Amino acid sequence: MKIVKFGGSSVANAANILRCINIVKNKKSPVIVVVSALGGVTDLLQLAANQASKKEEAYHENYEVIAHRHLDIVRELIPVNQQAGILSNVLRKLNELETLLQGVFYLGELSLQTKDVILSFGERLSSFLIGEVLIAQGENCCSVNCRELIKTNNRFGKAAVNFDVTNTIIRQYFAKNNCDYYIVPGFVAESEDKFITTLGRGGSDYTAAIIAAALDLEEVEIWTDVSGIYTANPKMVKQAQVIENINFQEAMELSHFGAKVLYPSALEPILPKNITMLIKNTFDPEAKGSVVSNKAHNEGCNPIRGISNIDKIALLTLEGLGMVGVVGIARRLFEVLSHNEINVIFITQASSEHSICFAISEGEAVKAERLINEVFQFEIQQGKVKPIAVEFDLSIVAIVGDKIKGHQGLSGKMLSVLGRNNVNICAIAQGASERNISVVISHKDVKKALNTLHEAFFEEAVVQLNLFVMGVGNVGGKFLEQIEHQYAYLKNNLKINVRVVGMANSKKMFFNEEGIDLTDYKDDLASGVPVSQEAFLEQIKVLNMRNSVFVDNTANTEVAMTYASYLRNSIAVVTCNKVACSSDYAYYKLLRDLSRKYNAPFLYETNVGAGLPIIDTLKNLVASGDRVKEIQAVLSGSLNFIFNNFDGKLPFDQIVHQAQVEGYTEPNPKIDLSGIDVLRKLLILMRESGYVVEEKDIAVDSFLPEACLKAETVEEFYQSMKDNAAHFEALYNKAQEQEARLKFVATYKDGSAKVGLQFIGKEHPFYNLEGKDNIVLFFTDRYQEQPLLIKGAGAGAAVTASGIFADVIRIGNKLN
Ligand SMILES: NC(=O)C1=CN([C@@H]2O[C@H](COP(=O)(O)OP(=O)(O)OC[C@H]3O[C@@H](n4cnc5c(N)ncnc54)[C@H](OP(=O)(O)O)[C@@H]3O)[C@@H](O)[C@H]2O)C=CC1
Ligand SMILES: N[C@@H](CC=O)C(=O)O
Repeated sequence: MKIVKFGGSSVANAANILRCINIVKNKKSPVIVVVSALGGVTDLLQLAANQASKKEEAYHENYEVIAHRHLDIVRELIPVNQQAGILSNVLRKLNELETLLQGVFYLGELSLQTKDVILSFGERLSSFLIGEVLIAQGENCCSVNCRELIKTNNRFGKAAVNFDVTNTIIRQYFAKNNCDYYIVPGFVAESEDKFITTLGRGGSDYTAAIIAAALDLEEVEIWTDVSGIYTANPKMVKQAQVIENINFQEAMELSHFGAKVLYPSALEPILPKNITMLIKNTFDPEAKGSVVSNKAHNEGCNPIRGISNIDKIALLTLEGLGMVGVVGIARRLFEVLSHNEINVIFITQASSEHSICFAISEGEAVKAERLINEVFQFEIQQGKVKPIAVEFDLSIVAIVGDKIKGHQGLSGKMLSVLGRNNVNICAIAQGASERNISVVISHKDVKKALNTLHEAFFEEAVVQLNLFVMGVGNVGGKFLEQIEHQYAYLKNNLKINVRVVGMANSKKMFFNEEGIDLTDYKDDLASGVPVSQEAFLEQIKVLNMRNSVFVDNTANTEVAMTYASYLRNSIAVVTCNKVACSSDYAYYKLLRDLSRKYNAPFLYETNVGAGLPIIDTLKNLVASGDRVKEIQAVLSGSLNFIFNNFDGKLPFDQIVHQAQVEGYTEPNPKIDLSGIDVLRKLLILMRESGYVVEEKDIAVDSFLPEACLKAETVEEFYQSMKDNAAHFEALYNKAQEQEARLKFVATYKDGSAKVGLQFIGKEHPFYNLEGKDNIVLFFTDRYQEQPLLIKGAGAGAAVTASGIFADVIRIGNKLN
């Protein structure tokens, strides 16, 4: 004999019922089939009953929906010539239900006893219909009256089973009947004084388990709408996997914490009898499912079996100095909750005994608050205890596994991954069984927390970075191209999964939670919504994704001023925009402090020397205790390119234009030619060396004529260079006369910093600096005679993009 149970979604409509029948008929008979009410019907019954008790006429509408759903199934699944008798039977039951609801409406009263009768109609109707469909298909099928089978006390709403009586009845019933299929309504039972009772949440699973245990069956199959017990809620965590084998204790912990696939009560009867429970998917019968048994052992090296969550939680804290050392406070607190049937889900008490903190379902919080304040009225008046504090909008997230016990470092890992992702923890508890570690967090963080924890405990190999890219021009565009090209390599070799979730230019912004297709992002961006810095940040906060990284590829000041807000939200910032690090020292310092405080990386390697590893090298020098005493550098790729290519033949403005077209200049080339870009870079190098300096501390010796410096637009700037062609020619000629080359040099020594054009002779190491190269020499305590030298391409979209990419990978590696 086999026993299978189908949940509400499995029998929600005619098509689903046929699936279930198909599954049942593929099994060797006899088969006991326990069924829930049609999906959603129990909720509708409950709603209609509540409405009726409040004298709300709307209960009629819900009753009508219930009636039609059942009558439709008769019409769809029973041949027309057999419908009459079945329809009249269903109508009789429906009339009975309607009369009861009417009674509740007139009396304006709904006792638990009446509610049980009303709710029982769900399973009584569904089981009757499914039995009739099988009979209509010619099967030898018995409709079992569950009230005769399961006997309980009369604790309406969640009756306790009298197993001695029930087991005997069940054994006798199945011994004397001889059907191929037995259709049993789940959830419904009967008290010894013959009143209808119900078995509480998950009652149909419980019915199946009671029968299986009474008959000593080997296995109970629970058919539902998911393929088993998952490592996390698959609706929240895409990467969640089915746990193929799990033991009862772990399954119980997971189900306590919201894995709604099975209910702990259902495990009680089968646990002592070593009966296995198989969870299967009605909509994917071929999927293996999960086997829950006493025998299942976690053979793998991962001590965590699953992560689960309960939403709609309120956290209540009773606090006061008057609680310390006083016996009976906890008893009084939990007694009042228990007397009022308020279920406590989570408790923690600090060893100081100064406060007790516990979580209950949100819907019961206001009632609990009132009751507790009444119980402690005297202590509250005396100032010994504060009125109970209630926090709403919370969830519990728990990691579960048998091997948590005795495995050090798991809670540390759990808390640190949550902390790294800005998930604030309101309370922590580790069950005495040491099978779970649970935290209470804000509901808005649940999805992020589940994904972060799942990544940390189940996908350790691959870390996902969610990028939000501001600026997709010259450098930004190349950056996206490189990500697209390297995506597979990063995933396979560095175990970093880089997804661009949001992007913007100066006009539009576009987001896709699943990751933007980078082969085709331009059309997506064009279809986006108007951009604003606030809206971009807000959307990132709403998405609230783990490992979020904001990448600034603009040259914009407004964008640079948003970094603090990102860091405060634990969102990492990677930028090639030099404005932030070269603005007021206070802002530069604030960003670095925020980065430390919120554990959010702030990386800007490309601020100096594009893709060259200058800042990182400097950071390492300083961190290892070296001291930078002198800097000599050529830090402008565009100026180096311009002076290397300007030979007096082509006009100067045309060479500048060529540098711009090649992607070496700033969006506004005046920033390069006026020396501001180099000033910014020197300022950043000095700050990174540990000097507290401002822009005004660096002297700029500009080689531009006054008219060029006054130009306000890019066009005016080009025109002014054209008008002053002779000025630039003269500079070139002077260099020729001195057999020198023009180099725009940045220097710092003995507290003095300056940038300006120099005539560099053949003997100087800068003389042969080709193309768009940069060079930087650091003279330090350790590099006294021979400076530390870094040299290479210092401008260009591709090298800059690769520098940004390197910063992003640094973040991924740190997380790995
Ligand atoms: N080129 C190089 O070699 C190096 C460049 N850098 C830095 O790279 C940065 C980008 O340079 P580059 O790519 O050449 O510049 P581009 O002008 O080509 O691109 C800038 C991008 O930023 C967008 N943008 C501008 N303002 C805003 C805003 N307020 N909000 C949103 N997006 C905005 C632009 O949008 P739209 O197209 O709509 O205007 C464009 O997508 C600069 O800060 C530069 O200093 C750093 C090292 C080397
Ligand atoms: N415009 C810059 C590019 C890098 O910062 C330069 O010319 O060096």
